[in-house]
Amino acid sequence: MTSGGLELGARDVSVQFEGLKALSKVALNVPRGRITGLIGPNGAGKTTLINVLTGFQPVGTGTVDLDGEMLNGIPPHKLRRKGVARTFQSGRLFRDLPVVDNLEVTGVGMGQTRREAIAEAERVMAWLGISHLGSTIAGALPYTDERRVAIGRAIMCTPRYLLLDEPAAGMSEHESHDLAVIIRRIATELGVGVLLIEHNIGLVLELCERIFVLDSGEIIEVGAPAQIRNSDAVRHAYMGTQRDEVITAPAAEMGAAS
Ligand SMILES: Nc1ncnc2c1ncn2[C@@H]1O[C@H](COP(=O)(O)OP(=O)(O)OP(=O)(O)O)[C@@H](O)[C@H]1O
Repeated sequence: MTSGGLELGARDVSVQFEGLKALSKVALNVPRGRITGLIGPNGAGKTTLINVLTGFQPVGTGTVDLDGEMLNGIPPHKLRRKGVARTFQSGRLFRDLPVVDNLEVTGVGMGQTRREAIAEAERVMAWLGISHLGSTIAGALPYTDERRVAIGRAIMCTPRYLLLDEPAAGMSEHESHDLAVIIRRIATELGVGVLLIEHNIGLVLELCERIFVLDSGEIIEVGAPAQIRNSDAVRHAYMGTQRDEVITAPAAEMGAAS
């Protein structure tokens, strides 16, 4: 439950799409400076919940709170200015622009002058170790670099909260490890509250202090990694889905195959 403290939270949030209950009385909170996980099988409602928390999807019933302030009905760009940033499953970069301009545009959109935004973009790129990509046209970036730039854009002007929608999708184990280091630094060095949505359950178990599990629009489990790893309800939710390469791997990692 949300406590009105320094956290981003959903309280009793329900969303319906033409009769389909995508979210049903969902409660979730993301504390500042910590990494919280959100997992669940395909179609569980994870992206819908991120969309609700970032203003891209109107709340049906229930409330969304940011550090004690109710956010319902606030559009995405205003939420971004209030410190709620996100990445998308698709990078959504300006593909014809160099990387540095992609970051600069965000800074200007947040109210910085061009000069301030360029300086901030350079600072963020250096912090992430991607300064060498600054003049590369975004559309020419390899997939994993594109993901890093998307994170760079999201941490322009240091948000209070960052919601990452499947940031490790398509990454190798080595690349996922590098990503894990960055996500941890965002929480510990910048004090950002991170919500990590991932099908790579190993990454979520490694990084997150607390994990929420969604299934068919309902939170079926909340707990520390050890609790999630040993949860019959979670195992059942994953085993009940169709076999595919993403779901079977985490089920095995959770001990289902052992
Ligand atoms: N705009 C929409 N209109 C109608 N139905 C939608 C819409 N967006 C999502 N849904 C449905 O809502 C349910 C939840 O979808 P959502 O994308 O939030 O799940 P998810 O957990 O993010 O899935 P995945 O892991 O596959 O990305 C699904 O049944 C989906 O088909």
